[in-house]
Amino acid sequence: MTAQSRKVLQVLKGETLSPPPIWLMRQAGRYLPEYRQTRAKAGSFLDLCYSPDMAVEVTLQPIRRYGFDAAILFSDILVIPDALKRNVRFEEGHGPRMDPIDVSEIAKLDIGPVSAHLKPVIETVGRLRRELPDETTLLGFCGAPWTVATYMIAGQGTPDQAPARLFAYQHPEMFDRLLAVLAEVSADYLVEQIDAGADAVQIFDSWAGVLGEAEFLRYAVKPVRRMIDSVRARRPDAKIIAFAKGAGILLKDYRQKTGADAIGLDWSVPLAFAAELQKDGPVQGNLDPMRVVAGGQALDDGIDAILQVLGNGPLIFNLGHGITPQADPDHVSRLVERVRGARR
Ligand SMILES: Cc1c2[nH]c(c1CCC(=O)O)Cc1[nH]c(c(CCC(=O)O)c1C)Cc1[nH]c(c(CCC(=O)O)c1C)Cc1[nH]c(c(C)c1CCC(=O)O)C2
Repeated sequence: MTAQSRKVLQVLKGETLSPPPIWLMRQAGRYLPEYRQTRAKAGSFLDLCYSPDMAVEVTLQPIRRYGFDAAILFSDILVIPDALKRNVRFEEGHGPRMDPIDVSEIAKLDIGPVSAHLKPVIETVGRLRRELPDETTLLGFCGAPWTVATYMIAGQGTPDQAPARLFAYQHPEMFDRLLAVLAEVSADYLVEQIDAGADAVQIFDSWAGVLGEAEFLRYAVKPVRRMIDSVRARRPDAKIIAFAKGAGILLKDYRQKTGADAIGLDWSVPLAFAAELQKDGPVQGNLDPMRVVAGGQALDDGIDAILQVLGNGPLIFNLGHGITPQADPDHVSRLVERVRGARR
């Protein structure tokens, strides 16, 4: 048995599988009691990300419980600003915090120590590939430059990333420069993940949906294209999923413009439009995470609609965004069984 049998990878190469392979964004997380148990032992959230023993354990937990077709490295997109010395911390009940960057600091960002700082994460990737079942695809990931920059500018999460949007209008050249730095270190980081054993990688642009049309091209598409070109210049066979959450109709040419193999779709993407996008290449998504919280008919109906419209083309079944802490683990079992056709 070899990588041939890794279903998520097969779909990324353009194959249609029935039933489609399935994994869930944030599949390792607080909705699982075993995660909460490991998390309680870890100290800070970043300690968990940088401890290969614990990071391997929490990555494997959802694979053991549900047999998902892909495991996603347990880490966070904000390890990149942490490696750039932005003093990242995760405060209980507040989400992520870091020192907000001002325009004069951008030229001084030092990318020198980034790779050494992220060594433990790369070690986790290597150990995961050795410990996972052969048929499980291993996904690495990082944040897209725009999304990571929004947190670096505001120093925290905000409802609509107004601070980063304003910064981009006031200092467009310096903002381009920040995105270029992030694209460079993130592409290097993805290459290291691939070399350590990641079968494919996903680029999370979770805040793409707050950008206007021109800004989407300049701040979301262009830096992601640059990253993908940089990865492929070194690893021509790299398989890449790009997820621009909330981008709506701007997803129309997103796959071609970025060069990604597949695109992730959030739950607001209409299925008829998703089917159009799927004619061009594999898609991943797009069940509303709230359907998993609700369970029952709401869950079944959402699953069936996706399978009916997208099931005859290259599809990786997923949620439209991360699973939330209040999701019932039994609802996730129901979801996996239904997608696999064991529960009709
Ligand atoms: C924007 C973003 C972040 N992190 C991530 C994104 C992009 C995807 C998305 O939009 O959700 C990506 C991410 N974060 C995490 C993973 C792990 C892998 C997986 O998907 O299972 C992944 C892929 C773990 C995590 N990252 C975080 C947790 C929860 C913290 C904890 O367990 O204490 C987990 C499991 C913390 C985090 N990290 C981030 C925020 C805003 C928060 C706080 C919100 C929250 O608490 O859910 C930044």
